[in-house]
Amino acid sequence: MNAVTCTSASQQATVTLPARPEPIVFPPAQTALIVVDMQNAYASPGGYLDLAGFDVSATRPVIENIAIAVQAARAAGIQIIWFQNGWDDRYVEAGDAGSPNYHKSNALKTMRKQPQLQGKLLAKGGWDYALVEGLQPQPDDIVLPKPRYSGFYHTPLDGMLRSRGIRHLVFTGIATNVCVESTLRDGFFLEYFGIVLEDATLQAGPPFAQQAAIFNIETFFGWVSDVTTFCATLAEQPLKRQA
Ligand SMILES: NC(=O)N/C=C\C(=O)O
Repeated sequence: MNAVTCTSASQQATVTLPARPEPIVFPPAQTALIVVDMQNAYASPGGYLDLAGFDVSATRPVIENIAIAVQAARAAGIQIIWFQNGWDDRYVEAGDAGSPNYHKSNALKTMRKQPQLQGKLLAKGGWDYALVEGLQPQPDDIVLPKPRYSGFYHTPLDGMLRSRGIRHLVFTGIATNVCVESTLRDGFFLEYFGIVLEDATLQAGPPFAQQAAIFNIETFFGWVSDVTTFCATLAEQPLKRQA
């Protein structure tokens, strides 16, 4: 099967990542690993998703796999970008009743049902908003807050990527079917090549939500690989010069 190659005028060192539906070639120096919303809200018992009734019992291996992927990516010169989803503690940034976010955000809905949680869920500065223990950014990483599901919406992500010549985005994080898929889809429309490491992601909702998101990405929007393959590719392949 032919690997997908994004060519550019400049010479770039590349690797070939085995992936579905076909291998994909990318230059580590012009690639970002994006860690989506690995906050207590999404990955810890007592966080927003848990309080809203979602099952968060399977997050531990995802946290561990992300840590492995981040370490391998950093060693290969891949830019690490961390997202944190949320708003100010008065939820002005979340939007009022004129915003669909006000009506659809399960965090906001949970707080309306349980007013004692007001100011706690996804509020900047709080425990729920913080990244989980074990996943902490390093000084050269980029940390971006985002106010909606897509990491491209109302953030400087696109400009930061373009100014660094980055066209390939490797996705990890929670939730596959919400913020990961939203960001990867928006990236597709902006001509970014999106790759998801499926065992470094987890859905919000039943297992079929993960399957559907992975199917959509593999079939329509990008490529799917896993952490072991990603690490082996970065470690084992000599960087090739691409004309
Ligand atoms: N990070 C996410 O995928 N978020 C999903 C749901 C939410 O933020 O309400």
